Amino acid sequence: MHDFLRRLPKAELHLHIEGSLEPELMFSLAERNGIRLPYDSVEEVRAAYDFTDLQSFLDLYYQGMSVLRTAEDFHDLAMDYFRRASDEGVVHVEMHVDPQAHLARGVELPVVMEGLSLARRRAWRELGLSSALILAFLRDRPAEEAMEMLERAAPYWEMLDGVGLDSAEQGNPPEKFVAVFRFARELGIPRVAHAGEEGPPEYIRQALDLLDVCRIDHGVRCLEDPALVARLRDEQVVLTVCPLSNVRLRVVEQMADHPLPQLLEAGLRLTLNSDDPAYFGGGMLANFEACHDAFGWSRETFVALAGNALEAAFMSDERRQALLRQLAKAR
Ligand code: HPA
Ligand SMILES: [Zn+2]
Repeated sequence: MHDFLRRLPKAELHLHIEGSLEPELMFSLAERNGIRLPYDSVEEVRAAYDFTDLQSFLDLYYQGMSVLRTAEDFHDLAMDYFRRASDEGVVHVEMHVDPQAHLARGVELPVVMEGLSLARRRAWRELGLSSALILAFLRDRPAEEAMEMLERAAPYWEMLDGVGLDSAEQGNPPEKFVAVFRFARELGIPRVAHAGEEGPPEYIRQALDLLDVCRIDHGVRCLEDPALVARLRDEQVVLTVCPLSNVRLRVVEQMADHPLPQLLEAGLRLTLNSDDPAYFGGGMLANFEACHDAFGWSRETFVALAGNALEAAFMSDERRQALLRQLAKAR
């Protein structure tokens, strides 16, 4: 099964590129940039990744990204991830990036974009790995700041595959961001949003009704609202589920308690993703394997999930068809 899951052509629709920063690279970038980390070793960093909830993770996530200063740093961050992902049989990566978190530290948007663009081109050329870019708004910061950031991103609108909404969910409902999502829609940029990870089902409804998103990131709490589940099924809304993330952020106690089997049983259109692989104990392959170990899913189930991701991905139809053919052979 391990070899089968590795070979399966996997598209990752929910990844925060800053959350792919492994402690080893964190140390080498800190050294390159003359930044002092509050840790003495890679082991100490990993030991600190003992989270109680989303906020306890976000505190370390924002601290970790402080080592990213130059375009070269962002290039190295993304390339490091693309290489690991490619080794795991990932053929397409859609990455969220958090520019507001970088602007707040004095790292300007062109630095971030130049580094990521270079890495994306190189990954396509050297690894045959395609990618998409999702500009994320930090929901725990003012909506006006999100709007300002999207305006400042004007030179890059063309290269955006989507906008997203992430960071601390509780108390920061989608309705807070109606104006900036309307603006993105006017610009013709597709929209996704984190909803129903720690927040209530109502946030999932708001994301659909007020932000007009085409996918819900996480969405696992929809199960508390049967009418919402029926709607997600009827409209075949894609959920980007991140099982190991949910365990590490204590959305669920352990893999055996994860609601994935119920979500699947309800007929929802699911995909499997890693979220922040450097912080949550593994990438795409580890997430697929954790599902196999916990739920004993068949090959057919994994093929169906991988197919959902290819169908929902921001990629050209030509590439999609080629990857779907490759997937059909994996059966
Ligand atoms: O898992 C997450 N949830 C919300 N915001 C985030 N930003 C990075 N990772 C996450
Ligand atoms: Zn996420």
